[in-house]
Amino acid sequence: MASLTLDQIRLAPKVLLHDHLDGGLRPATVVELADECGYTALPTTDVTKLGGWFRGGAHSGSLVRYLETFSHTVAVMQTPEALARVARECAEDLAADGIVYAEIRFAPELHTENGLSLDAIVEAVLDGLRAGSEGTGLHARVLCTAMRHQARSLEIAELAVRWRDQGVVGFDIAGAEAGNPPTRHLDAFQYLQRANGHFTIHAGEAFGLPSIWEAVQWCNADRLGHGVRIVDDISVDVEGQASLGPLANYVRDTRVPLEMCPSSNVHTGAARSIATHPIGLLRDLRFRVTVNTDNRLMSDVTLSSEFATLVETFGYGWSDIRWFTLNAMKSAFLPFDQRLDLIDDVIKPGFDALAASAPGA
Ligand SMILES: O=c1[nH]cnc2c1ncn2[C@@H]1O[C@H](CO)[C@@H](O)[C@H]1O
Ligand SMILES: [Zn+2]
Repeated sequence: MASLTLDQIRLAPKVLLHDHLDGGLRPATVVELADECGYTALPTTDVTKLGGWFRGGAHSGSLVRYLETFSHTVAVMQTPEALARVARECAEDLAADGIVYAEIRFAPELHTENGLSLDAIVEAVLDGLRAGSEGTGLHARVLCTAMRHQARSLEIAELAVRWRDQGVVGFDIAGAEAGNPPTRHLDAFQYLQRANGHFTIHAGEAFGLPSIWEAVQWCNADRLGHGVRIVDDISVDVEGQASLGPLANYVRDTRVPLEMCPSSNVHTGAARSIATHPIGLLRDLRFRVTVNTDNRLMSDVTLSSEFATLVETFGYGWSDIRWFTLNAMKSAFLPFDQRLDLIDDVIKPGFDALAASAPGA
């Protein structure tokens, strides 16, 4: 049977849990915003070349180098107008890609260079997402990220709770993983648990099992950002029989969602290639795997292109994409009744119609 095309995949009602606002700008917007705010340090103001520059810098095989490219996007996101524009365009782009539910994350503490308050920053982003989603099928929510090498996580967790009824559904920590274990931010995670909040932790991307273990067993993360290194606790014998260590069993048994971002992992060196990416094994072993973009600008992906890459590499069909999508919707930080409504009213009927009209694998 012919495999699914990018255009077909774009029509599917998809769910995105892991996407950085400052990693998803349109190259033309970076150039225009830089011009407006007088930022002169862009490597080039040629839009095509700039897109290429972000990709080149990002595909370095090192998370630290990958993260360096964010200094330019963050530099042009320092006013309410710029934040709202980037958020509006983000929502427009995700809606055009057929996404029906998205959690967009960003680190408010990175947008205070001109003296904006954390609350003003969140407000601008929520306004922009609302404007961009209007009239589309997209439901967009926000995760507030704290930078793991900084010391503002408790403050950012409090910010997330303050805005939770207005579009912020959770909290995250991101940034360079090595040397900044999740337990550095235990006070923030414990505060969130007392406040009945949700959070995910970037763990097991550039660093191994200890980071995942801390995130799950010390911090009680609801989900794991990436989590790819969980494969270090799985061995596969010559017959292809997998055996799981205690942490891998725990993560699978308790259905801890893994926010996997295959292309990003190849670009940061967390995986050697898509073909050898642990997502294939983890999907076969029925971990709660979800598929995500991470940074659409730096990795030059959309959620649809990411699925198309997986279709091409692993031979996936509609039933697999539907499975990943249901995993993601079940794992969202949206209230249960709203998740159920999207599953029953949008996702399942959408996939049923596609499978009937455009059968594939
Ligand atoms: O894959 C990743 N791993 C860790 N940190 C990341 C990744 N992608 C982006 N950020 C970091 O998260 C911040 C807020 O969005 C970005 O500025 C970037 O530094
Ligand atoms: Zn990320």
